[in-house]
Amino acid sequence: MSFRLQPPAPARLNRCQLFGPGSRTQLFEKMAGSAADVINLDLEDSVAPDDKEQARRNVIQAIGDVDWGNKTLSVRINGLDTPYWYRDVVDLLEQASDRLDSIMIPKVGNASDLYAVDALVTAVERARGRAKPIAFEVIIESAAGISHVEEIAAASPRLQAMSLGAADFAASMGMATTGIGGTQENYYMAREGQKYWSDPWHWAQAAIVAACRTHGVLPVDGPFGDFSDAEGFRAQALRSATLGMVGKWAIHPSQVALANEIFSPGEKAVTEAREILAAMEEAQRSGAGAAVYKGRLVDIASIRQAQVIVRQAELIAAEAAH
Ligand SMILES: CC(C)(COP(=O)(O)OP(=O)(O)OC[C@H]1O[C@@H](n2cnc3c(N)ncnc32)[C@H](O)[C@@H]1OP(=O)(O)O)[C@@H](O)C(=O)NCCC(=O)NCCSC(=O)C[C@H](O)C(=O)O
Ligand SMILES: [Mg+2]
Repeated sequence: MSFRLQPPAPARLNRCQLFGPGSRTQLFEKMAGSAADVINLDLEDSVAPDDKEQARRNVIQAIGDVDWGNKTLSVRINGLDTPYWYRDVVDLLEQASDRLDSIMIPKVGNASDLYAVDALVTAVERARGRAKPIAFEVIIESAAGISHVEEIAAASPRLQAMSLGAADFAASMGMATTGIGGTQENYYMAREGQKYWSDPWHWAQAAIVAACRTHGVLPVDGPFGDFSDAEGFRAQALRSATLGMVGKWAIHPSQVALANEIFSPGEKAVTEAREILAAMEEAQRSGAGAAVYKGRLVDIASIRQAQVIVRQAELIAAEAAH
């Protein structure tokens, strides 16, 4: 471990972020009634240019009017390369109720993007005496974003979560696909007449996880476009969870239960993690730094691994008891 300790990420559930366009007001109550941990009301790419202003008004009203329970409530603003974003920020902070938890900044390319939004948010919060500071989440979805991922993760104390946006990322990178996440037909190794599919999102996800973990930010997997392909969603989400991501977006309600299931450790994993902690406690009592658990080595690093699973299980239990 470096002299500088790894800061913890925010202790809240982020297994599923359910998106809905700010222009489709009839979805808002359904989103609020869903089992997603985070709701993202969208002002960006799911809203047509002619609907931007009405969508902004809809979202501001719904933040106060709809009962969002104890979900994290976030609004995705428009990108900094558009004429809409500053008005999104100012109107949300001046007019929406304090129920708003977070704003999501799309297509961030470097730390200065967050600096700019932070400066504007801070000025409005001070002017209005807003009691609850707004958190940020960002989407890494461009070549610039992934190239500067570490400085972005460090850019603002408001930053709580970072997602990979597979669609814009693929476009910005010039990837030969129109698929949003998941297996890509042409990304394979060949050996003895067999194809072995590989994961083109892996390196970007790993870079995001490393940057997030360095700076105490939650790493999240973004959208999986084919919402009729539950098996594909499951495989993608399992890979993301294995890499250290804490959750995944849902762009359709059918994806919420899948995400919640995959990013909640199963009973067997939690039992094993608790048994490893108990085995290590026993070992340490007798002065040993390692032990054998079910025929395999566990040591002090295993305590940290087991704690990741137990902490997530405890967050879920606390949420269920709420
Ligand atoms: C994808 C959709 C356009 C599909 O909508 P629809 O045709 O209405 O779906 P269904 O008929 O299958 O809906 C079944 C019922 O579920 C309700 N519904 C639909 N969508 C939602 C939702 N998002 N939240 C809650 N409830 C929802 C319907 O009303 C039906 O209800 P009922 O009639 O009572 O049975 C639509 O799902 C949609 O708009 N999804 C969100 C799209 C979005 O927000 N996209 C932006 C995020 S992805 C992105 O931006 C890419 C990223 O940035 C990147 O670069 O990678
Ligand atoms: Mg995008």
